[in-house]
Amino acid sequence: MKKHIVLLPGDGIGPEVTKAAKQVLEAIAGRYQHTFTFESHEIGGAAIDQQGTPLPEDTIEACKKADAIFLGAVGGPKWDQLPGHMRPEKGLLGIRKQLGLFANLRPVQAFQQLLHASPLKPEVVAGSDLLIVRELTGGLYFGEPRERRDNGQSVVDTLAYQRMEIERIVEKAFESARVRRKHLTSVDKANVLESSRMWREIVEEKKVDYPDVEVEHMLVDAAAMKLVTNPSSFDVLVTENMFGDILSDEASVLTGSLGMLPSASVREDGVGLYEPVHGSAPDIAGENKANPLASILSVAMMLKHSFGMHEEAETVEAAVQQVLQSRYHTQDLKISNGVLVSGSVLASKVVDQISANDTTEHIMRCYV
Ligand SMILES: NC(=O)C1=CN([C@@H]2O[C@H](COP(=O)(O)OP(=O)(O)OC[C@H]3O[C@@H](n4cnc5c(N)ncnc54)[C@H](O)[C@@H]3O)[C@@H](O)[C@H]2O)C=CC1
Ligand SMILES: CC(C)CC(=O)C(=O)O
Ligand SMILES: [Mg+2]
Repeated sequence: MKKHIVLLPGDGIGPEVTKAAKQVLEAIAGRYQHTFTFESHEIGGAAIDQQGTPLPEDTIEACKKADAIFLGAVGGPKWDQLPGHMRPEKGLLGIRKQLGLFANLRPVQAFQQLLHASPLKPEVVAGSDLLIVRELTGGLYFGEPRERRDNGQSVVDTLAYQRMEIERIVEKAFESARVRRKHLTSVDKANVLESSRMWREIVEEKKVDYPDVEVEHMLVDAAAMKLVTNPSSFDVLVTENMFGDILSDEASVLTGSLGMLPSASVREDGVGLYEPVHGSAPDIAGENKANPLASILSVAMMLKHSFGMHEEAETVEAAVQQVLQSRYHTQDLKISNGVLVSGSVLASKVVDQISANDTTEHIMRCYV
């Protein structure tokens, strides 16, 4: 199969983890005789520095033509003093909006090999396997007006949703629950926010179409608590943009590190932008310390969701498991008797594993 992939490395550790993602895609192409072509474009701070805008036209055009997009991360202290509309994060929000990527799928799985890497008790973490379905192109991050007023004495942000925006993300979550453990938790703040009350109404309306899925509503503050006390009680969570952003970083604690969480930002037709959940990590950027596994697992999501390559995706996931089994890890993961390696070495271990399996299978085929 031929696929064209646009890479948006971005800022901070973005280029390091994007390199790892590309190496894994190349290893998969080699093993399965696919042809993956790549094209890199600027976004975020790197684009501001080179082209004076966080989201240049050539980046948007290339993304529109791609079969899939991979994004590293954007932002960093270098650009913190810029006005809101010029910040690197606007590039990421802008590309999600321009491409209509309204659903952000964030699976959170506690790997058996990392149960002791979490600061939580292993018995709490064990068995955690949940999916956060986050609305991605509406809500507080996009609402207008947003501005300082009264000579800086007051300020406004807006949380606004169209009915259709809530309906489509809720449907996506029901569909996801249907192919998982058939349990959906809708997370809101309906005791305070009108937008949450409408959200709840829509979930109630939609559940009639999914009688096989059990639905519960939970206030976001209680959900935040339950995520770290009883995570295995969750299957699929669906929530608005900002709540999903915050809850997913919190949920990463279950996996041992924010550097373990992948994500897919998709729309109805399968086009997707794949991105680790973490940011540009300026505190470790350029030191080859970044954990590449969130990005590598995002590649697995790309193979599955955008290309329908299920076996290839499983090969990537199995390679990650095998590398963790061998106790290789980056500095963010606390593993006793582990083998501490750099980000690039960890990525090469995954690539070796994908290629080694290739050799083994090839040898077996020759004997057959
Ligand atoms: N998707 C994106 O591009 C995102 C961008 N950001 C931006 O990133 C910048 C930094 O934000 P922070 O709040 O520091 O969040 P962050 O996610 O970049 O980092 C939080 C902490 O997690 C660690 N960490 C993150 N990814 C890691 C990895 N792969 N391996 C090892 N450790 C990792 C960092 O070292 C840091 O201690 C800001 O400009 C922010 O706006 C933040 C979140 C998402
Ligand atoms: C620009 C931010 C909304 C990025 C972020 O924190 C995220 O998508 O998780
Ligand atoms: Mg975030």
